[in-house]
Amino acid sequence: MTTFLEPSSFFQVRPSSVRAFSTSFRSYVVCCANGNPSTVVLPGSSRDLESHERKVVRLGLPSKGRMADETLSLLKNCQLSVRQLNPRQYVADIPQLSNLEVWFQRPKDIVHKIQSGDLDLGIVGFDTVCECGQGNDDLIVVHEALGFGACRLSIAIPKYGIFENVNSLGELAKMPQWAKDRPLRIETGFSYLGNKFFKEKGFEHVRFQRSEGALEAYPAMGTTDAILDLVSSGTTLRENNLKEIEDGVVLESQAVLVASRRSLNMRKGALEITHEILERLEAHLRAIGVVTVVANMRGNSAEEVAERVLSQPSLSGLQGPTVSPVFRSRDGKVVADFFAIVICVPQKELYKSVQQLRSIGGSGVLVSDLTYIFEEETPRWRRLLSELGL
Ligand SMILES: Nc1ncnc2c1ncn2[C@@H]1O[C@H](COP(=O)(O)OP(=O)(O)OP(=O)(O)O)[C@@H](O)[C@H]1O
Ligand SMILES: O=P(O)(O)OC[C@H]1O[C@H](OP(=O)(O)OP(=O)(O)O)[C@H](O)[C@@H]1O
Ligand SMILES: [Mg+2]
Repeated sequence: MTTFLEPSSFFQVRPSSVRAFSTSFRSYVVCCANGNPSTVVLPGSSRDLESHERKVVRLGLPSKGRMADETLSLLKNCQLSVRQLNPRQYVADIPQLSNLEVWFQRPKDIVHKIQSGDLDLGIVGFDTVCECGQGNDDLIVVHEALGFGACRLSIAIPKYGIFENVNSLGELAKMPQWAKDRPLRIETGFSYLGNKFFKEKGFEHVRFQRSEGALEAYPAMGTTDAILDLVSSGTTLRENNLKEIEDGVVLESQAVLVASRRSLNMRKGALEITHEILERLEAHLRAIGVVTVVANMRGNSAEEVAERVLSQPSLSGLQGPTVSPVFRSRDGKVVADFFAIVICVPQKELYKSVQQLRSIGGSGVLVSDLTYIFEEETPRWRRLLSELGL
């Protein structure tokens, strides 16, 4: 008999050798109250009797919320599409990466589960890593700029009433209203970071009140003086008659790839998988906004053409131009009096680059989008190895 049970509902557990339908689930033979043996299937976790033996590497991705879709599309753009048969299924895989499971979780839970050893890697906002990680040394940010989810954790106060002329943190601190028995009340879901910030700033009379969502409504309700929340466009603050203040940004955030130091050091395959994910992420992110420009140019030698190209400030490319001879047949002879040059330029500088190419004799200019730029070695990989002491 096979049953799914909450961990609290079984008594005596003896791991059986059977591995259930996924490497993430294990079956156990349990002795029930009536003395009969029964098989139960439990997700593998740090509470799992065999968690240290877990062979498969686990990546946590946001199950819902504003980051979920962008995380999946980033991975897809890195040719790491997540295969999820049904949106309500919380375990999935990435066919390109064998030995990896994807677990969909809420962002906060991803950080908690990396710390507890239930996950090895995750993609979440930097704000969540800092708030839920609380400086835990086991958490390592492997890639700190995944290019989406940009926001800031910022203090905001009402535009009206006693705050009308208050526009900076210094002015907020100097307000005569705050006292030991009447502290500045700040509503936030980020009380760890808030406490740390205000302590560092030497703010004395402050009290954090914990709430999760729609905090912008609280000052008008009169239950708080200020809020500390994420801001990106500023629309929510504006619509609720609130304003940010000078020096009031606690943290700048965007999506990051985070890992457990312990997993990278101990779990077989975790470091290799992290390397591959990192390389693909970097190659894709580096290529965003960069285009390849190919042009033909008359010249006597590759060196002479290269010199002409390098004389122009917007044409140096990633590592200088590639110059190759274009062979043509003329009067029965093979000649190379034309050269093809290939450079990569930022999209924003494209038109300037084309003008500069023309000014030195370039013609037939072709422009195409770049998909990936793989460097010899990713700088973040070096940094990670050194952080791990490898
Ligand atoms: N306004 C915003 N603009 C850009 N990114 C944001 C914004 N608000 C939040 N984020 C980023 O998205 C992440 C997830 O936010 P989201 O609101 O989806 O989940 P959550 O509020 O942390 O989780 P839950 O709703 O499950 O409690 C945040 O941690 C932050 O990094
Ligand atoms: O500056 P803006 O672009 O207006 O964005 C800011 C809002 O976005 C986030 O909330 P979210 O939409 O995630 O809702 P939530 O409170 O349910 O998490 C954040 O908590 C702010 O309320
Ligand atoms: Mg939110």
